[in-house]
Amino acid sequence: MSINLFDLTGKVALVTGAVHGLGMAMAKGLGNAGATIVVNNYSKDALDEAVAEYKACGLNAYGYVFDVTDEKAVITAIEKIEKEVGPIDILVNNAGIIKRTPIVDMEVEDFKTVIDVDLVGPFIVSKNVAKGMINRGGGKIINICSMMSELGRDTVSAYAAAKGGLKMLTKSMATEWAKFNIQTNGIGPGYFATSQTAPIRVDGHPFNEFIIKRTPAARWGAPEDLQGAAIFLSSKASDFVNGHIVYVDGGILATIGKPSNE
Ligand SMILES: NC(=O)c1ccc[n+]([C@@H]2O[C@H](COP(=O)([O-])OP(=O)(O)OC[C@H]3O[C@@H](n4cnc5c(N)ncnc54)[C@H](O)[C@@H]3O)[C@@H](O)[C@H]2O)c1
Ligand SMILES: O=C(O)[C@H](O)[C@@H](O)[C@H](O)[C@H](O)CO
Repeated sequence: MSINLFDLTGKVALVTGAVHGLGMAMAKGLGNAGATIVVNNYSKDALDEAVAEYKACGLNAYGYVFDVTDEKAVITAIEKIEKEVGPIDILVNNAGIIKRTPIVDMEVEDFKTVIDVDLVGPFIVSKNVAKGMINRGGGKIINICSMMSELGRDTVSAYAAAKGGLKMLTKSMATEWAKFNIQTNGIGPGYFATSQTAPIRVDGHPFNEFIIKRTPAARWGAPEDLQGAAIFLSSKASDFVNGHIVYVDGGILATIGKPSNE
């Protein structure tokens, strides 16, 4: 008898903020591997459209409105999801924001907002989902990190501080929860074509050219490029993998690059 290590049939996966972009691509990957998809957002309109799109793709999907930074709302939503859909087996902390401002010009409130959504949000959602996973004997948590978990870049200080923190939070979660059969890992996407990167991805923009030259694979990532890592880290195939960040980056972190005249 062959066992499909990557089969997610019967599993419930909560992917935060998966109403478009990377979250939606990863959620579709998990859905195509058999999981029931639960997504959230703080706006009902975007959520209804997203759930309709998942269903149009033949996937089993549910949407809940809540803000990942509001612990009361998160607790209420988790209770509802687990009653109405089923216990959460897989959590992908995908919701995130970025603000591109030089440090000397950045308001403290803006810095704190990014830390709140990108670092405190995954802490709040994981903490409250993990309680149920511990009681039930296991689960999978995936934190969506970034190149900025490893590298600095002009104008993205708060984002880099948050994503660097999320990498270390991932290792702490793995340290505390591996003994409960919860595997916590991260995915670090390189530069991907989504609405988050739309302002820096236009033809003729120096950053657009820089990324294509700087990436050994010589292209922006397509959201679907993340599906393999998401399925692996959600499935039985990763049952002894704890506290790692899988960088899906076309090779950026592997190289310092080369001068353009060589
Ligand atoms: N696009 C890239 O190149 C790239 C690269 C590395 C990492 N990432 C990370 O991947 C994740 C998804 O990125 P994306 O490009 O698809 O972004 P996106 O902006 O398209 O999607 C993020 C989603 O999170 C939701 N969200 C934001 N704050 C929220 C909150 N407080 N509560 C609930 N939902 C909230 C947004 O409404 C949005 O739907 C983010 O964590 C991002 O930092 C993106
Ligand atoms: O440079 C930027 O603007 C930010 O770093 C993000 O937008 C990146 O897309 C991503 O997080 C890299 O992994």
